[in-house]
Amino acid sequence: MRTRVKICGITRRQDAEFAVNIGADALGLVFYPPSPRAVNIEAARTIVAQLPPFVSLVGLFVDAHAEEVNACLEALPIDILQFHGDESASYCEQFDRPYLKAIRMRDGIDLQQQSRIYSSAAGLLLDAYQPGVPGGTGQVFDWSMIGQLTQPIVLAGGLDAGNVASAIRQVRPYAVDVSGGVEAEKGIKSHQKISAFMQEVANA
Ligand SMILES: O=C(O)c1ccccc1N[C@@H]1O[C@H](COP(=O)(O)O)[C@@H](O)[C@H]1O
Repeated sequence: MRTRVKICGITRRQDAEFAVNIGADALGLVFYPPSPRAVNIEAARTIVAQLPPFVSLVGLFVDAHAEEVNACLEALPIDILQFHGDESASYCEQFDRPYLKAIRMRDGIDLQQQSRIYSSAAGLLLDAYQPGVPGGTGQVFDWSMIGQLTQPIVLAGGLDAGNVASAIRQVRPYAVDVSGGVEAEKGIKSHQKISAFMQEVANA
Protein backbone atom coordinates (compact mmCIF):
# COMPACT_ATOMS: atom_id res chain seq x y z
CA MET A 1 0.00 0.00 0.00
CA ARG A 2 1.20 3.51 -0.80
CA THR A 3 2.33 5.52 2.22
CA ARG A 4 0.33 8.72 2.55
CA VAL A 5 2.13 12.00 3.22
CA LYS A 6 1.06 14.88 5.40
CA ILE A 7 3.07 18.09 5.22
CA CYS A 8 2.50 20.07 8.38
CA GLY A 9 3.11 23.65 9.45
CA ILE A 10 2.14 25.29 6.16
CA THR A 11 2.15 29.09 6.48
CA ARG A 12 2.13 30.23 2.84
CA ARG A 13 -0.26 29.58 -0.02
CA GLN A 14 2.59 28.89 -2.47
CA ASP A 15 3.88 26.13 -0.18
CA ALA A 16 0.42 24.57 0.01
CA GLU A 17 0.10 24.62 -3.77
CA PHE A 18 3.57 23.19 -4.30
CA ALA A 19 3.00 20.38 -1.79
CA VAL A 20 -0.34 19.44 -3.35
CA ASN A 21 0.97 19.58 -6.91
CA ILE A 22 3.81 17.23 -6.05
CA GLY A 23 1.46 14.71 -4.44
CA ALA A 24 0.98 15.45 -0.73
CA ASP A 25 -2.18 13.79 0.57
CA ALA A 26 -2.73 16.15 3.50
CA LEU A 27 -1.67 19.61 4.64
CA GLY A 28 -1.45 20.62 8.28
CA LEU A 29 -2.20 24.05 9.71
CA VAL A 30 -0.92 24.79 13.21
CA PHE A 31 -3.37 26.66 15.47
CA TYR A 32 -1.00 26.86 18.40
CA PRO A 33 0.20 30.45 18.87
CA PRO A 34 3.58 29.65 20.51
CA SER A 35 4.66 27.73 17.39
CA PRO A 36 6.74 29.54 14.76
CA ARG A 37 4.40 27.83 12.27
CA ALA A 38 1.20 29.11 13.83
CA VAL A 39 -1.47 30.63 11.62
CA ASN A 40 -4.69 32.43 12.46
CA ILE A 41 -8.02 31.93 10.73
CA GLU A 42 -7.49 34.81 8.30
CA ALA A 43 -4.10 33.54 7.16
CA ALA A 44 -5.46 30.01 6.96
CA ARG A 45 -8.29 31.14 4.65
CA THR A 46 -5.76 32.51 2.19
CA ILE A 47 -3.54 29.44 2.38
CA VAL A 48 -6.35 26.99 1.59
CA ALA A 49 -8.34 29.16 -0.83
CA GLN A 50 -7.40 27.15 -3.91
CA LEU A 51 -7.05 23.66 -2.49
CA PRO A 52 -8.26 21.04 -4.99
CA PRO A 53 -10.52 18.15 -4.00
CA PHE A 54 -9.16 14.95 -2.49
CA VAL A 55 -6.53 16.70 -0.40
CA SER A 56 -7.19 16.53 3.33
CA LEU A 57 -6.84 19.62 5.45
CA VAL A 58 -5.68 18.92 9.00
CA GLY A 59 -6.09 21.44 11.84
CA LEU A 60 -3.52 20.99 14.63
CA PHE A 61 -4.33 22.08 18.19
CA VAL A 62 -2.55 21.79 21.53
CA ASP A 63 -4.86 21.78 24.57
CA ALA A 64 -7.01 24.45 22.97
CA HIS A 65 -10.34 25.67 24.32
CA ALA A 66 -13.17 23.93 22.49
CA GLU A 67 -14.41 27.36 21.31
CA GLU A 68 -11.16 27.90 19.42
CA VAL A 69 -11.45 24.56 17.67
CA ASN A 70 -15.09 25.23 16.79
CA ALA A 71 -14.23 28.67 15.42
CA CYS A 72 -11.71 27.08 13.05
CA LEU A 73 -14.16 24.36 12.04
CA GLU A 74 -16.78 26.97 11.20
CA ALA A 75 -14.42 29.15 9.17
CA LEU A 76 -12.28 26.61 7.33
CA PRO A 77 -12.75 23.37 5.37
CA ILE A 78 -10.91 21.26 7.95
CA ASP A 79 -11.30 17.52 7.31
CA ILE A 80 -9.35 16.09 10.23
CA LEU A 81 -8.38 17.42 13.66
CA GLN A 82 -4.95 16.70 15.13
CA PHE A 83 -4.69 16.94 18.90
CA HIS A 84 -1.09 17.29 19.98
CA GLY A 85 -1.44 17.94 23.71
CA ASP A 86 -2.91 16.15 26.71
CA GLU A 87 -6.48 16.11 25.39
CA SER A 88 -8.74 13.37 26.73
CA ALA A 89 -10.62 11.05 24.39
CA SER A 90 -13.94 12.65 25.35
CA TYR A 91 -12.54 16.10 24.53
CA CYS A 92 -11.35 14.85 21.13
CA GLU A 93 -14.69 13.22 20.37
CA GLN A 94 -16.85 16.26 21.08
CA PHE A 95 -16.21 17.87 17.67
CA ASP A 96 -17.81 15.02 15.76
CA ARG A 97 -14.97 15.10 13.23
CA PRO A 98 -12.28 12.49 12.49
CA TYR A 99 -9.25 13.11 14.66
CA LEU A 100 -5.62 12.06 15.00
CA LYS A 101 -4.26 11.83 18.53
CA ALA A 102 -0.58 12.59 18.87
CA ILE A 103 1.24 10.28 21.25
CA ARG A 104 4.66 11.45 22.38
CA MET A 105 6.88 8.41 22.63
CA ARG A 106 8.52 8.81 26.02
CA ASP A 107 10.33 5.90 27.71
CA GLY A 108 7.95 3.40 29.25
CA ILE A 109 4.86 4.52 27.37
CA ASP A 110 2.26 1.80 26.94
CA LEU A 111 1.18 2.25 23.34
CA GLN A 112 -1.43 -0.50 23.51
CA GLN A 113 -3.06 1.32 26.42
CA GLN A 114 -2.98 4.62 24.48
CA SER A 115 -4.58 2.84 21.55
CA ARG A 116 -7.40 1.62 23.80
CA ILE A 117 -7.89 5.06 25.37
CA TYR A 118 -8.08 6.72 21.95
CA SER A 119 -9.92 3.90 20.20
CA SER A 120 -12.21 6.50 18.57
CA ALA A 121 -9.25 8.17 16.84
CA ALA A 122 -8.92 7.83 13.07
CA GLY A 123 -5.22 7.24 13.67
CA LEU A 124 -2.47 7.59 16.22
CA LEU A 125 0.25 10.07 15.32
CA LEU A 126 3.50 8.99 16.94
CA ASP A 127 5.97 11.77 17.67
CA ALA A 128 9.16 12.19 19.65
CA TYR A 129 8.97 13.21 23.30
CA GLN A 130 10.83 16.30 24.44
CA PRO A 131 9.99 17.72 27.88
CA GLY A 132 8.17 21.05 27.72
CA VAL A 133 7.69 21.05 23.95
CA PRO A 134 4.48 19.56 22.56
CA GLY A 135 5.75 18.83 19.07
CA GLY A 136 7.50 20.04 15.95
CA THR A 137 10.80 19.36 17.68
CA GLY A 138 12.65 17.79 14.75
CA GLN A 139 13.62 14.93 17.06
CA VAL A 140 13.51 11.28 15.98
CA PHE A 141 12.39 8.59 18.45
CA ASP A 142 13.28 4.93 18.59
CA TRP A 143 10.96 3.38 16.01
CA SER A 144 11.45 -0.08 17.55
CA MET A 145 9.15 1.11 20.39
CA ILE A 146 6.21 0.74 17.99
CA GLY A 147 4.37 -2.56 18.06
CA GLN A 148 1.28 -3.77 16.26
CA LEU A 149 -1.68 -1.41 16.58
CA THR A 150 -5.23 -1.74 15.36
CA GLN A 151 -5.41 1.91 14.31
CA PRO A 152 -3.57 3.46 11.37
CA ILE A 153 -0.18 4.85 12.41
CA VAL A 154 0.96 8.27 11.28
CA LEU A 155 4.71 8.38 11.86
CA ALA A 156 6.16 11.78 12.78
CA GLY A 157 9.17 13.23 14.53
CA GLY A 158 12.30 14.43 12.80
CA LEU A 159 11.55 12.89 9.44
CA ASP A 160 13.34 14.21 6.39
CA ALA A 161 14.50 13.03 2.98
CA GLY A 162 17.47 11.32 4.58
CA ASN A 163 15.56 9.01 6.92
CA VAL A 164 11.98 8.69 5.68
CA ALA A 165 12.61 5.69 3.40
CA SER A 166 14.18 3.64 6.18
CA ALA A 167 11.41 4.75 8.56
CA ILE A 168 8.77 3.47 6.15
CA ARG A 169 10.59 0.17 5.60
CA GLN A 170 10.91 -0.39 9.35
CA VAL A 171 7.55 0.85 10.65
CA ARG A 172 5.24 0.40 7.63
CA PRO A 173 3.06 3.31 8.76
CA TYR A 174 -0.21 4.30 7.11
CA ALA A 175 1.23 7.79 6.65
CA VAL A 176 4.24 9.94 7.42
CA ASP A 177 4.04 13.48 8.74
CA VAL A 178 6.80 16.04 8.29
CA SER A 179 7.27 19.63 9.27
CA GLY A 180 10.79 20.80 10.16
CA GLY A 181 12.45 18.32 7.80
CA VAL A 182 11.09 20.14 4.73
CA GLU A 183 11.73 23.70 5.90
CA ALA A 184 14.17 26.26 4.56
CA GLU A 185 13.72 28.13 7.84
CA LYS A 186 11.16 27.93 10.66
CA GLY A 187 7.70 28.24 9.12
CA ILE A 188 8.93 28.51 5.53
CA LYS A 189 8.88 25.35 3.48
CA SER A 190 11.67 24.46 1.06
CA HIS A 191 10.21 23.25 -2.23
CA GLN A 192 13.42 21.41 -2.97
CA LYS A 193 13.20 19.55 0.38
CA ILE A 194 9.52 18.72 -0.18
CA SER A 195 10.42 17.27 -3.62
CA ALA A 196 13.26 15.20 -2.18
CA PHE A 197 11.01 13.95 0.65
CA MET A 198 8.22 12.92 -1.74
CA GLN A 199 10.75 11.14 -3.96
CA GLU A 200 12.11 9.16 -1.01
CA VAL A 201 8.59 8.15 0.09
CA ALA A 202 7.88 6.94 -3.44
CA ASN A 203 11.17 4.97 -3.48
CA ALA A 204 10.58 3.28 -0.12
O1 LIG B 1 4.97 22.20 14.09
C1 LIG B 1 4.83 22.69 15.20
O2 LIG B 1 5.31 23.79 15.47
C2 LIG B 1 4.10 21.94 16.27
C3 LIG B 1 3.80 22.61 17.44
C4 LIG B 1 3.12 21.96 18.44
C5 LIG B 1 2.73 20.64 18.30
C6 LIG B 1 3.04 19.96 17.12
C7 LIG B 1 3.72 20.59 16.10
N1 LIG B 1 4.06 19.93 14.92
C8 LIG B 1 3.92 18.53 14.73
O3 LIG B 1 5.01 17.84 15.32
C9 LIG B 1 5.29 16.65 14.60
C10 LIG B 1 6.76 16.52 14.31
O4 LIG B 1 7.27 17.62 13.64
P1 LIG B 1 8.75 17.61 12.99
O5 LIG B 1 8.63 16.94 11.64
O6 LIG B 1 9.62 16.84 13.92
O7 LIG B 1 9.13 19.04 12.85
C11 LIG B 1 4.43 16.71 13.36
O8 LIG B 1 3.29 15.90 13.60
C12 LIG B 1 3.97 18.12 13.28
O9 LIG B 1 2.67 18.14 12.73
